[in-house]
Amino acid sequence: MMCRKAEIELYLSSLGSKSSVRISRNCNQFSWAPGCQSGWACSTQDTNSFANNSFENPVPSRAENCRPCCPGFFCPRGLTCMMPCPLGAYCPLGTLNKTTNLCDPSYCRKGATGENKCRWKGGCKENSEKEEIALFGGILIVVLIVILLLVYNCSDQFIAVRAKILSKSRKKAAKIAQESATARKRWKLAKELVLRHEMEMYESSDAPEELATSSDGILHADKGNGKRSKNRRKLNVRTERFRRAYSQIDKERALQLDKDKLTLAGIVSRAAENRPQRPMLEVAFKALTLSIGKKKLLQCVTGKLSPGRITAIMGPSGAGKTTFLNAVLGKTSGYKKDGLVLVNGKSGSMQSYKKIIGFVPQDDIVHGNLTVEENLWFSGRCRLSKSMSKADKVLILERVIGSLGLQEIRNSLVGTVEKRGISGGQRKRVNVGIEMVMEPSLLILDEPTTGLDSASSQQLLRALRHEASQGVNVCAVIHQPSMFDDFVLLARGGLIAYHGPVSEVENYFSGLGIKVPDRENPPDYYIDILEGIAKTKMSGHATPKHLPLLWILHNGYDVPEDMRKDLEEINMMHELYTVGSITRELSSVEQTESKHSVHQNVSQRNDLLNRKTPGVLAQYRYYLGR
Ligand SMILES: Nc1ncnc2c1ncn2[C@@H]1O[C@H](COP(=O)(O)OP(=O)(O)OP(=O)(O)O)[C@@H](O)[C@H]1O
Repeated sequence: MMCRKAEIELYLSSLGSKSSVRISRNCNQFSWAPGCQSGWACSTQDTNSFANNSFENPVPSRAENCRPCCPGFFCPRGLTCMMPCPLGAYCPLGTLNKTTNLCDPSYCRKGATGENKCRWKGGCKENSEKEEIALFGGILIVVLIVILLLVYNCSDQFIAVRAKILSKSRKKAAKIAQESATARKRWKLAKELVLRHEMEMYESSDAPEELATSSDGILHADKGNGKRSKNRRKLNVRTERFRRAYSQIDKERALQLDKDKLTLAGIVSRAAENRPQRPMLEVAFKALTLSIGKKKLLQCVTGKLSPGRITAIMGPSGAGKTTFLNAVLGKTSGYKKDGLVLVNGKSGSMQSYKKIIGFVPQDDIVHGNLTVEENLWFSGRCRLSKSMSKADKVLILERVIGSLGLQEIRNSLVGTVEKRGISGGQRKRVNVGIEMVMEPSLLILDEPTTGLDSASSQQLLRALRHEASQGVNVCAVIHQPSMFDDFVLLARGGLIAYHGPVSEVENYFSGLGIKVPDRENPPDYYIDILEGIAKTKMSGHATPKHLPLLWILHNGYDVPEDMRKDLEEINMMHELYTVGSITRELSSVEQTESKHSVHQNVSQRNDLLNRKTPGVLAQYRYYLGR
């Protein structure tokens, strides 16, 4: 029997209320009609007794002719008339279990439009809406754990196989690049000899052995060319990338050798031809003072760090070297800052140049569970421009590996505290490499050579020198100065005692009456003087504690308030010190604002910020996909 309007309204009103499950007068706990709720319908004895949808006018008792609800219809709980099933519901023909006198439900998940079978090993409890999948879930978890364990244990083998394939590609590429270089050399030699032969009209019988080799060389070169192009056709993309990188590095080396042999004019013309590609970054300071509370960490720092030069920062422990580097990096939040920092002659935040600034902190920044090459490759991929081709990135990586001497350990795991990897010195070089592969314009290093043996530190410094030759502005806190262009000597309290070319430092101090004894390393001696360890007699009434003030006077900078009384102490005239080329060099910070060669190279800040690096998600993908 179909539900009437009043019954439907009664049903609908009961849906929202908490007492939606009502005891049916027809199918209640006490007197079950031969059927069961939902899925069963009966007819009423007296159709006229039904009136309206209120409980005062009760729903008529339906206890006769009970039949299963037709398929596609349902009989709501509390009522035993039928309503059409809503769209998406599954309403099969109800079956009566004669023993229990209840309807046996078939298992239907919520929202299902058909009867579902229980999953394998799943449980379908009576009257339950949800399937029991605890056992199934448990088995699934065990299977997943086994798979993870297998992946974990086999990943080493997988990585080793991949490294083997890579190394094979590299060797093949190196061999081809080598063959190519040899063929080039032979061709050149042969050409020179043939020309010489023609000029001197040698008789063929007297032709020197060289010539024979030369014509041979041409043949070989031709043969080699044929073989190489045949080989090249077979190269896969990876090997081809390595081959390109190696032959480019080879050419650069040859160019460097030629350059070493060239005259000054030749060098200048070559330099003009090979203008560095990287944007240049000059950082200048004017009366920069950093303080925390009343404590001054840096005072009246004036000077500049120039592109293409290496600046060594030295000074006693606690003098403020790291603070100085932080100022260069623009990490000055939390400090009270006075004075100016100019980038390429313009005042602005250093943070906006961070994509082209490399920083090697004192502590390690390597991933211990990656190999040396993976560390460098990961850094390069994340920090070089997205638009740069993979082949160019490989070239940069190979250059850095070559210049830091990391070829031997490129496939070694860097290692962690638990799992030992490469040595401390090698780790340090990897740290530097990680910053070098992002092709920075300004490279800042905090004690990069600490803990390195002399050979390794020489190699590292050579790599830095090479970076500087590309126009990079290199600035490093260092304990053993060598191969540097500029020198910053900091005294306690973050005061500058000297900032200028290394070549002039001894002249400057000897002008103050400080003579470096034989067998003493000048910078170490100056630090000892600042520390009061070495005793020296200075000109006039000055003592080592006056060195920062003397530097200020020497350059004609404004003497800060708190140093005025020292001025009286030393009782010296300003003019005594305001001489020398360093003055011209360093007091011209303002000039950088108007004209400097850097401006010709890069005039717009936007040019420097053009580098679009991959986003965090892409970086994570690179990390996982190593
Ligand atoms: N955030 C800070 N809060 C308080 N004091 C600071 C802070 N940063 C630096 N200093 C202080 O400034 C001084 C210089 O510290 P900095 O680390 O720059 O010295 P350093 O020359 O690099 O020393 P070292 O050679 O030993 O590494 C120290 O006395 C240090 O305690």
